[in-house]
Parts: sequence; structure tokens; C-alpha cells
Amino acid sequence: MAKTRISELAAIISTKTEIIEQYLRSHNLASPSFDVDYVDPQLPPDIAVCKVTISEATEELNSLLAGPSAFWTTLDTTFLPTIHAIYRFKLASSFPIGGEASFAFIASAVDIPEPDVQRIIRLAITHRIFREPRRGIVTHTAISKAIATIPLLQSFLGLVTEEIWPASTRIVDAIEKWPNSEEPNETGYNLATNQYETYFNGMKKDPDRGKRFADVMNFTHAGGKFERAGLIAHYDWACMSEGLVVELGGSQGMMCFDLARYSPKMKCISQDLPDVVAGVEVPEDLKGRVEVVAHDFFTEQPVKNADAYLFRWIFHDWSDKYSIRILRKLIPALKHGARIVTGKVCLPEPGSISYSIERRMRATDMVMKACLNGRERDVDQWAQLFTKSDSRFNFKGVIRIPGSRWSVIEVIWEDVSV
Ligand SMILES: C[S@@+](CC[C@H](N)C(=O)[O-])C[C@H]1O[C@@H](n2cnc3c(N)ncnc32)[C@H](O)[C@@H]1O
Repeated sequence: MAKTRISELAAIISTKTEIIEQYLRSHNLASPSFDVDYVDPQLPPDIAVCKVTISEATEELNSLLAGPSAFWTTLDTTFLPTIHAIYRFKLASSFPIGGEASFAFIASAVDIPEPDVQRIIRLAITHRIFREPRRGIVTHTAISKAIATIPLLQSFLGLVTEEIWPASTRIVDAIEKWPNSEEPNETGYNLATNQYETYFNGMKKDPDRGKRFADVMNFTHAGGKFERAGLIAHYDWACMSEGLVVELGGSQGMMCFDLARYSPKMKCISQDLPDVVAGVEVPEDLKGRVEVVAHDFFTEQPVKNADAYLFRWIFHDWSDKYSIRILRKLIPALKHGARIVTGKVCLPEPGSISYSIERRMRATDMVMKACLNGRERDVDQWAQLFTKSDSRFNFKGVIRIPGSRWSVIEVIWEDVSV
């Protein structure tokens, strides 16, 4: 009898799990656990990919076994409020790692009524965030320890629960109210917060939000092999190794710091809004070669004739209307042959890659819609964006960074008239 899909999936899970187990055993690494002292090891790409396969197979198996009706009725609407409470009330930092605490102790430490603390933590425990080894006594798991000990992860949870999630709850209202809007202040975020400034303008007035956002950029983009390092490894920076690179919207300069360290004769200028760059110190070893300066990319680019202008995670924040404005403000600075390098998602052909990776890319597309009326783009949409901005932007193509959801989009300014 032919194997059923559920047996096939179970076999995939079993085979790939065995590969991971063997790797961990042969390298004397601990098997994954929720124990508070467990540390997630860095796995090589051929082993890490097994994790993705297992998680996809597990998810499909779960959905198949749930059946078409329970697929819907078991949707968990309480997960985000639980995380929100853990973040807002700092529950994970309310008692020591390795220690234990009663609900009453936690309630008094965070100044929240004990019944609420208990209901939140007991629900969190079902997600393996915290444990209750004895009735009424709470300890940490590796997951709650991560929130307690990684400040940038706290910022990430704050951004998700206090900005992205509320904005997402109003996305359908925004689509109905402002159909096809390209305006950054006609979004789910605006409806959810009942203020009609753009996401980034609102942030300028709230230093805590601004700091949290910059933290999240540093955290999510630090992902070594996937992001900053991926962009460095998968683009030909050697051809401008003694040149000048300008990054627009570079946040607090981390990418330029990495790039300048990689290429010791390169000069780099990282630009962002004044509040974002205020107080940023260039590390001692890069002084004289790297600058972090204020520049609004909706105004004319003051640094002329650089070899490359870099945009990482910028155009997804903006609809085509505004992205074209940003690109046109760059034109007066461009010399023939200048490169415009964009590090970002390039949406795949539907169904052409694993669902889990495609879903994450399409999910950021929804987040951009919810907060900014921005969007992710596929290869044709990237090409159109540049050619609509100016026919002298010569779209060279997309370099996909292996094993990740990021790509490098390369364009060369070709102005033979000069
Ligand atoms: C999604 S973040 C990306 C940050 C950085 N490139 C990275 O990949 O980590 C977008 C950045 O654009 C900046 N930004 C927004 N509006 C801007 C403007 N008008 N001029 C310059 N930067 C701006 C924000 O401050 C933020 O740092």
C-alpha cells in the first residue's frame, strides 16, 4: 500500500531528527531542551536546514491531523496577549534565573494583582515559557531566561506587541477606508493609535520608541550569516575596496562599521534621521574612515560621487510613490557606474521555495502594509521600481543569499551623457 502523507511526514521528521542528533552527539553538544542552562548551538548550514525541514513537516502534520475544521477553531488568539503581558510587566526579570518564586512574590515585584500574574504565567507555561515544578512555585525555562537576559530581545517583543500587533488588528479597516493607498499615514497603525502622523515621524517625538526601534534593527539584522555578514559575503565589495560607500537610512551605523572592518581601506558614511544618529560614537578603530551623519533621504543627497549607495531594509518601508522620490533625490549625486545596492527580501515565485521561508517574507510584506503602507517586492517589481524612477538606473538583478530569506538587489547608474 502506498505510504500516506502523514506517514511520509513522520518519516521525514524521523530521518532529519536523526541527522541532527548524530551531529550533536559527534560534537558533544547538548540535545535541545527547555532547561534553563540550555544554549542553542550554532549549526552548520547543512544541519540547520534539517531544522527547517522538520519544522515544516511537523506543521503540515499538525494541520493534517487537526482536520479542516479544527485548523480554524484551534487558532490561538491568546499567545500575543500573553507575550505582551510578559514584556510589559517584565515578568521574566521579576525573579532570578536559576531561582524560584511564588505567584505572590512575582505579583508584588511587578505590582500586578496576583490572580492576573497567575493566569498569565500558567498560560505561558503551556507554551514552555516558565515552569511550575511545585504548585504555586515558578522557575525559568531556557525560553523565559532568553527574555530576561537579552535586552535586545525584550525590545523586539516590545515592538511586536506594542506596535506591529495593534497595527495588524486594524489592517483590514485601513484597506477598506483607504483602498490602494500609498500614503504612509493611512495605515492600520494610524487607526490603532488614533494619530495620523507617519510611523517614523511619530517615532521622532518619542525617544523611547526610537531607541527600541534602533535596538530591534541591531538585533534582527545582527543575524550574522543571514544579514550584515550575508550582505558583505555575497556582494562584490572588492571592486570598491578603496572607495566610498554611503548607506542611507543606516540606523546607528552598524552595517558601515562591519563593512569598513571587512574592507580596511574603504570609507563609509552612514546616514539616518538626526534623532537616530544623535550621540552615536564611531568605534575607535574606525575613526577617520567611517562617519555617522544626519541626512533625510527625501532631500538631495549631499555626498556626491560615491562608488556605492547602500539601502538596507529601506524600500520595503515605502510604497512605490515614496521609494521613487527617495531614488530621485539620489540622482544628482550619482556618477556614471555608481552602484545602488539594496539588501532586502525579494519575494519568490509563489510556491517555489519552502512555505516557511516564503511565509516569513510574505509576513513582513503584511507588517509593512500594516505600519507604513510599504511592501515587499518580487524581482519584476524591483526592476519596475528602478526603471520607473529613471531609465538610467540599470537593473542588474538579484543575488539570493543562500540559506536565508535575504537578497542583494544590484543596480548600476549608467549616464553616458557625462
Ligand atoms: C527598517 S529601518 C532599517 C535600518 C538599517 N538600514 C538596517 O537595516 O538595520 C529603516 C531606517 O530608515 C530610517 N529612516 C526613516 N525615514 C528616513 C528619512 N526620511 N531619511 C533617512 N532615514 C530615514 C529609520 O530611522 C530607520 O533607521
